Amino acid sequence: MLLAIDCGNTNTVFSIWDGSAFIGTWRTATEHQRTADQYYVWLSSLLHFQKIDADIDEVIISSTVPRVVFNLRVFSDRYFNCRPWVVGKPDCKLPVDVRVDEGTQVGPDRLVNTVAGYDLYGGDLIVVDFGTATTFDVVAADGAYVGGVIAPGVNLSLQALHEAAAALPHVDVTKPDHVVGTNTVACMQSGVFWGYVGLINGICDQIKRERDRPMKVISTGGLAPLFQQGHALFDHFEDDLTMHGLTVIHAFNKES
Ligand SMILES: Nc1ncnc2c1ncn2[C@@H]1O[C@H](COP(=O)(O)OP(=O)(O)O)[C@@H](O)[C@H]1O
Ligand SMILES: CC(C)(COP(=O)(O)O)[C@@H](O)C(=O)NCCC(=O)O
Ligand SMILES: [K+]
Repeated sequence: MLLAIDCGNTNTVFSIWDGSAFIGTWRTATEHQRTADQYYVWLSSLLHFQKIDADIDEVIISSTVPRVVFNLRVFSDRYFNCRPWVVGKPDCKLPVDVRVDEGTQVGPDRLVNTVAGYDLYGGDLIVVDFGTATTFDVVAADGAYVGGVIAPGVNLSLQALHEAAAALPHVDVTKPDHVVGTNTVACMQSGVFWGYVGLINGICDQIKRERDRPMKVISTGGLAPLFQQGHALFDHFEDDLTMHGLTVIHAFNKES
C-alpha cells in the first residue's frame, strides 16, 4: 500500500491509498524538528486506534518545507523499508511539462495540484489552493504547468493585521453578514472575506483574459467552501486534490 504525505507550511497530511481508495487520512502540524520515530509513534497509534491494518510498502512525499524531508525519508526507510518518491527531485518524474523560468523551484504542492487537476478535468484550468499561501496554478491545454500566482493566505492576512496593529484582535475568518462592519471584528472579517472574493474573481478574470480562452476554476483547501458559499467563484471543489495528484504521480513513476 502507498502512504502519501502532503507537507504544507502549516499542516502535514498523511493518507493511505490501497490502490483504489484512501483508507485513512490524518493531519498533524508541520514541525521540522519531528523525528522519524515520532512520526511512526503518531501514525501507528492512529492506525491501531482505528483498527486499520495497512501494509505500507511505498511512500510518496510532496513538501513545501524542505527541512522536513530528511526525517520523512528516514521514516520511510526505517519503518517501511522503502525509498520514498519525493516530488520535485530528479528521480520523481511528472506526467506533465513544467514551463517556467529556468532555475525556478516551483512548490511541489503546486505541481501535484496541476497533475491532479489535469487528470480530473483536462487542460485549460486554474487551480486555487487555500493553504498558508493562496496559490493559483495555471494548466495549459496539454496539461503543462505554465505558472501562476502566489497571494497571502487568508489566515496569514488576518494574523498580519493582528500582529501589526496594536488595537486589532486575533479573529477567525468567516463570512460577515454585511460588507460595512459596525464593530472592529466585523470590519476585519469584512476586509478579509470580501477582499478575498475580489482577489479570487479579479485574478481568475485576468488570467482568462491574458490566456484569451475559457478556463475552468478548481478549488481545494479547507477554506475554499467558505468562499464558494453563494458565489460562483469556482466550477468545482476538490477536497483531496493534492492527495489525488500524489497517487497519479506515483502510478506514473511505477509505470515508467
Ligand atoms: N476547514 C477549515 N476551516 C478553517 N480554517 C481552516 C480549515 N482548513 C484549514 N484551515 C486553515 O487554513 C490554513 C491553511 O491550512 P492548510 O491547507 O493545512 O495549509 P498548508 O497546506 O499550507 O499547510 C491554516 O491556517 C489552517 O488552520
Ligand atoms: C507558495 C507556497 C508557499 C504554498 O505553500 P502552502 O501554502 O501549501 O504551504 C509553496 O508552494 C512554495 O513554497 N512554493 C515555492 C515557490 C513557487 O512555487 O514558485
Ligand atoms: K497546500
